[in-house]
Amino acid sequence: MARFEKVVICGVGLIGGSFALALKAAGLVGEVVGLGRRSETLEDALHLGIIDRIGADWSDALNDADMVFLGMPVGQMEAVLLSMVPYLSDHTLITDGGSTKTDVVASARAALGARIGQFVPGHPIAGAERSGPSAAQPELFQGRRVVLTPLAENSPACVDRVRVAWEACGAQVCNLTPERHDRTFAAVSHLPHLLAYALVHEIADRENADQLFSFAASGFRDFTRIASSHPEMWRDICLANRPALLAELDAYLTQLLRIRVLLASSDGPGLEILFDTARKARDAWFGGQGVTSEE
Ligand SMILES: NC(=O)c1ccc[n+]([C@@H]2O[C@H](COP(=O)([O-])OP(=O)(O)OC[C@H]3O[C@@H](n4cnc5c(N)ncnc54)[C@H](O)[C@@H]3O)[C@@H](O)[C@H]2O)c1
Ligand SMILES: O=C(O)C(=O)C[C@]1(C(=O)O)C=C[C@@H](O)C=C1
Repeated sequence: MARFEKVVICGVGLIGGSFALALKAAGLVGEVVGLGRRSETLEDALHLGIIDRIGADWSDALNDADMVFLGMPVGQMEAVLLSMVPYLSDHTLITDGGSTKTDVVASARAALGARIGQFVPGHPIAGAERSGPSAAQPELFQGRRVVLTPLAENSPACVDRVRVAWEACGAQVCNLTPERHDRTFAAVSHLPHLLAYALVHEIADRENADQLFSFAASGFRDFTRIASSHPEMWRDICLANRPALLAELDAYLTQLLRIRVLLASSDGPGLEILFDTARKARDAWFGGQGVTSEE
């Protein structure tokens, strides 16, 4: 397997840090250079052994770099790409881990111009509600999917190189178009985050919030875990995927109204059918993840 002698991670948090650690564990990388917004974060990443050194600037970091991984919130990507492009050489591959793809591809086209073929967009479907380098783990991507949304301008060799890197991290790679990607994740990732934030916010706003939280147990914990996720990251994702997310929100509101009608009319059989259908679908999905559900 061809090694990456020098990888630059710009945005060394949960995802960028885990990618670096996984590549290191696979023995696929020589030197990992970190760049970022805050020097304290980069110092942490250095002390945790995620990066081998902190890049002085783009010129230093990109010198002889084989690959650059963008691990910052999607709203930052265009500015970051614009700042790196003057120092980019022909052989350096760029990829990212952003949770939305249509906007990231548009940002990359605007910033990279004729160099767009060097950018292979990606998204690991693995993560956590924790952020920063201290949350990074080498096994985060083991057995998880990574979606690539290759561009017409990408050479098959570039796409293959990014696929190989993710496979070395233990991931299974598949391809989607950016539009299909964004519609899919609006439904199964972005909407759930919006709902978790909404529920916690609604409870927290009440006068007796402390008392309510004191009784909240595992059901509340499981439903709301992802409301502890990074607010800036989720602001950017929601705004970037606004049309698809609004459509999912409308579908969910329709479902809630349907449940409201069943409840208001004390329609026990109707509620039970709906719950049973949902439980079967959830169990089938969960079982397919290689985890057995509880009765
Ligand atoms: N958290 C998840 O579960 C998850 C999963 C898959 C993909 N993603 C995506 O991965 C990316 C990173 O998410 P994360 O969870 O690792 O976040 P994180 O907060 O752990 O890390 C982001 C890092 O980017 C840095 N950063 C922010 N702005 C920057 C800039 N302008 N230039 C350089 N560095 C900058 C931050 O300082 C931080 O170190 C996001 O695009 C997110 O959508 C997140
Ligand atoms: O496990 C979590 O905390 C996540 O939210 C991970 C999760 C998701 O499954 O929705 C979040 C955002 C991503 O872009 C990919 C994965």
